Amino acid sequence: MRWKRFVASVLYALNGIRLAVCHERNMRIHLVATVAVIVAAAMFRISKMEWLVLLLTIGAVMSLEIVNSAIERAVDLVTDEYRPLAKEAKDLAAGAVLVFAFISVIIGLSIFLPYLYVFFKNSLHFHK
Ligand SMILES: Nc1ncnc2c1ncn2[C@@H]1O[C@H](COP(=O)(O)OP(=O)(O)OP(=O)(O)O)[C@@H](O)[C@H]1O
Repeated sequence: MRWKRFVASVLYALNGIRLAVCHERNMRIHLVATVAVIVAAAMFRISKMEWLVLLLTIGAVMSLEIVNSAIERAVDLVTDEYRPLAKEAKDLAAGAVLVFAFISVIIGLSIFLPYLYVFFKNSLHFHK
């Protein structure tokens, strides 16, 4: 049945997320950073548009990390010997994650720096 195949494919995808969280150190780092960013966003009451940009960024970083892990496994499946093409495939995939991680830092700073500025300015006024 069609819906059974759909449910099975969702379960396989969830297993992929579980694998990434359980076996990939970088994925766990992303998760911790995500929790910190969501707590900060809720504290500062960022705007709806900022939430959307933030969620898009978080989703993109995590998705890229999962694809990177998939490429690493596919390469390891093909060879466990040193191969220049294997190195290129893994380095390219890691490069894709790094590009977006760098962009996400810029996005995070652009969203949070103005709030941090106001927060510290107000707390300085409060202590005067
Ligand atoms: N079969 C291979 N042939 C050539 N170079 C490889 C091969 N496997 C890995 N490498 C090189 O070693 C690096 C580290 O590979 P590894 O498989 O440990 O993944 P990783 O980048 O450390 O990922 P993670 O930290 O998420 O496990 C790769 O980025 C690549 O440059």
